[in-house]
Amino acid sequence: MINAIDKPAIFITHDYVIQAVNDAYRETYDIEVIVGTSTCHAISHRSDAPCDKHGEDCPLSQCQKTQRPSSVVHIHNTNDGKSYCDILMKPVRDEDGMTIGFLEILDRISYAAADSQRNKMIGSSDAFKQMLNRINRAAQSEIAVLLQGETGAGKELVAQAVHESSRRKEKPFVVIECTGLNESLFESELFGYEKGAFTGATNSKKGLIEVANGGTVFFDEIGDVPLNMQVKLLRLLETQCYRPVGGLKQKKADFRLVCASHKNLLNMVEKGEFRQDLYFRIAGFPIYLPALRERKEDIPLLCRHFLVTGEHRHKHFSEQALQTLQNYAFPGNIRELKSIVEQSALMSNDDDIMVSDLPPQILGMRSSESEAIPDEVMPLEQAEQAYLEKICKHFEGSPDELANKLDVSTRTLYRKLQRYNIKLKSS
Ligand SMILES: Nc1ncnc2c1ncn2[C@@H]1O[C@H](COP(=O)(O)OP(=O)(O)OP(=O)(O)O)[C@@H](O)[C@H]1O
Repeated sequence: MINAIDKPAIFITHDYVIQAVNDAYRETYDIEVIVGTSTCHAISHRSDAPCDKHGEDCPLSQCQKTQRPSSVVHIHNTNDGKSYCDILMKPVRDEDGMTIGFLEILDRISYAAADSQRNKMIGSSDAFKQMLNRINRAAQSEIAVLLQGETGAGKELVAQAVHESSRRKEKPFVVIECTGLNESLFESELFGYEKGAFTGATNSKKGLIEVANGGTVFFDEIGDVPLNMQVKLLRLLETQCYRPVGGLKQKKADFRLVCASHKNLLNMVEKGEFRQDLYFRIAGFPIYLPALRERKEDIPLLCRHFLVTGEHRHKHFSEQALQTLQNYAFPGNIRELKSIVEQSALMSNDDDIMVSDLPPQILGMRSSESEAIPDEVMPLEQAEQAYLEKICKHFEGSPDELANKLDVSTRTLYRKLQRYNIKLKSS
C-alpha cells in the first residue's frame, strides 16, 4: 500500500520506528532504512532524539495531541544536502478507533534551501518556514494566490515558486507589471490587438494572456491597476474570456492567477480605491511575505549566500558587521541586503568585511541611535573624524586594541588616523 503513494512515505509507530517505507522515501536519503529498527529522526535529521527535543515542531507529537493530521516544514538531510520538506502526518486507526501508528508523507520543496544554493529561496527562520508551508499548499491547487509583502521581500520569486511547483510548470510564466500602465496600454498588452485596431497597429499582436496559455500569469503591483481597468480584469477572471482590441471574436483564456501588492489592498477597498469584488476574486489564498527585519536570523545566511553566489566567495562578514546588519531596518528588504553585501565586499581591503566597510545608510542609522553623536545631520566622513578625534584623546590601549574595538583592521585604523591627522594617546 505504501508503495502506491507517489511521494516519499513511511508508516511509523508511537516510538518513531519505521514499520513500512516506500521506494521514493528510500531514494531521498543516503542512510539505509531498516524496517522495524530505523527511526524517522535518525534518517531525516541524523539525530538520536525526536525533533521536539531540538526545539523543532514534531508532527508526530502534534498528531498525538490533537488526534488529527498535522503538517510542518522541516529541513532534512537528504542526498541533495539540507533540503526543505513539507511533512504531512496522519494518524492511522484500527477498527476500534485506536491509533496504531502514523503515516508520514513528504513533499520535497525544490525551490527553497537552508544553505546557499543558486536560484533558490534562502532562509531558515520560522517566519520563512511558515511562508514555505503556505506556498506549498497553494502550489498543489489552482487557487488564485495573492502575495502581500514589502518591496524587495521576494514576491516575484515566490510567484515563480508557485508556478514551478504547480502542474502548469512546463507552460509559460508571464509577468505583467501593472505600475504605470494606462488604460489603452493595459488592454493591448493583456488582450493583444488586431491589425488596424489603432494607428500604428500594422500587424496583429498576441496579448500576454494568450502568451501565457496553460501557464501562470503574475500581476505584479495589482494595487496600481486603475479603477476603470479593474472592471475589465474582473470580467476576464470571472468569464475566462476576452476580446483583443479591434477584434470581434471572443478568445478563451487558460491561466493560473498569482497577484502581488506591497500596498494593503483591504485598506484600499475601504477607501474605495480597489474594487471589493476584484479583491475577493484575486485573494483566494493570501500569502504574507515577512519583511527582512521580521526574519533577522536569516541575515547571516543570506549574506553568506550573496557572497558565495557573487564575486566574493572567499570573503566573510565579521561578527560585529553581521550584528550591525541585524540591527538595521532594511526598508528595501532582500534586494537592499543583496546590494549592501556587494558594496561592502568591494569596500573591504581583505577577506574580512568589517563594520566600517558597510555603506553609509547602515552606519547612519547606528549613529542616530547613539547618544554620543549630535542630532544634526553631518557628512559621514566628518562624523567619523569627530568620533575618532574624541576617542583617540582618551583611549589608553594599543592601536591593535582600538582597531579591534572599532571592528576594523589595524591597517584601516592607521589609514584613517593619517587621513584625519589624528594621534593616538598611547603612540
Ligand atoms: N529568500 C530569498 N533568497 C535569496 N534571494 C532572494 C530571496 N527573496 C528574494 N531574493 C532576491 O531579492 C531580490 C528581490 O526579490 P523580488 O524581485 O522577488 O522582490 P519583490 O518583492 O517582487 O520586489 P518588488 O516589490 O520591488 O517587485 C531578487 O534579486 C531576488 O532574487
